[in-house]
Amino acid sequence: MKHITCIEDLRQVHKRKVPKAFFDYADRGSYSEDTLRANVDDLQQIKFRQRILVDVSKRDLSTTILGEPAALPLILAPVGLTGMQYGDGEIHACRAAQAAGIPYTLSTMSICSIEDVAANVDKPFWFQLYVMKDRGFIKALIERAIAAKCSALVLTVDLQVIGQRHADIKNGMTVPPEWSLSKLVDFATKPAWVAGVLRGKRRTFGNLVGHLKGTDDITALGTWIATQFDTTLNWKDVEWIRSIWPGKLILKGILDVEDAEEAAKTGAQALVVSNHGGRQLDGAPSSIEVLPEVVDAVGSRIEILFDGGIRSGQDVMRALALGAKSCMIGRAYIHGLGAYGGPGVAKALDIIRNELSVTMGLCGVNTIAEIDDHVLAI
Ligand SMILES: Cc1cc2nc3c(=O)[nH]c(=O)nc-3n(C[C@H](O)[C@H](O)[C@H](O)COP(=O)(O)O)c2cc1C
Ligand SMILES: CCCCCCC(=O)C(=O)O
Repeated sequence: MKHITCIEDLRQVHKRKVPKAFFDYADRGSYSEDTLRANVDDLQQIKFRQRILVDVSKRDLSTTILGEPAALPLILAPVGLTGMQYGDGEIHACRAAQAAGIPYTLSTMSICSIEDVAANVDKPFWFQLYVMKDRGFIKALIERAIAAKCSALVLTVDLQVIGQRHADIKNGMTVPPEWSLSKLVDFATKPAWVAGVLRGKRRTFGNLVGHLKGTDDITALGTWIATQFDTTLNWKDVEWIRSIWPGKLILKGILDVEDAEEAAKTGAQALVVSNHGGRQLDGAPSSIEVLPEVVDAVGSRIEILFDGGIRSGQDVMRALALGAKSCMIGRAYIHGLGAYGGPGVAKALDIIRNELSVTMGLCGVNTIAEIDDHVLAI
């Protein structure tokens, strides 16, 4: 991997190695992809203030996330179907995160189940919850996360309905997957990927085994989600989840100050400023655009995490400078996983760690706690 120097390099290898339907599922966004592009572009437009002749020999990237020590201000975000990017992808990603000293979040829509991951990693991980119509199942899922000793519950609040991803429809991303000749040819040219996925523990949604409904007919992702996910979800349900989940609770998908105010009243320990990586409300502002106002409004009452568009350590520094306590990354690590499995995730984390360390040095700061808007040229 000597020739891999940035996340875009990992993305190019990911694109080459993984079937188009799964690469596009990871890489693309909803509708016109304006919000997806804005996430990346708005971050990149933020300029740093170069500072010179400061002793930066003792740079320390460690921090705390929800009160727990972390080696970096980073978290691996929940990503559905991770095990379709690379066989047992959830386990490989979780191990890489734990080796790097940061939290990993397992998606409800993962391929490996909560129990698969728990049995194959050393430390607790976070579990992300999607609320479906069958509340008995959701309660059981939360109980499984408790039994697996998950150390935080991330309740995603921005996907009651799914923003259409045109690429997924064109690629026949359905539940169960739709087969076509061109898909078979594409798979046939990726034998290493096929072998890896076949060696993996599962090829369906591991957490939903025994509960998959509405999959007798092939239905597009959006249609299937409409049959499963609960569109009635509201703040009262957050109270219900708070009452049955005894641990740390994080609300993911906040993009509005009024919603952030509500979130701060729920007893959740953190919220994630997020537009779901530009995969949901196309036309919504970029995450970085709304971060400062959310921090101003509720940052003293609830920990503010951030995601959307982070492709480098410079981007992490930008989000921290605007008030995020830590950042989640989605595609940046999924590109590493699709490219090289667990070592690819480790490589993505190395790249971001080194970029952040160098950026801190060139801005004249030694610790994460020192990063605020004085590092920006604004
Ligand atoms: C392929 C993919 C699948 C995702 N699946 C989930 C999911 O199951 N649950 C969730 O809360 N967020 C999901 N997300 C959103 C991420 O958790 C995160 O918010 C987003 O990726 C951040 O943007 P970034 O990819 O630009 O870093 C997914 C994102 C991607 C790219
Ligand atoms: C295949 C079902 C995907 C459910 C939603 C996962 C997600 O949050 C995303 O794709 O984004």
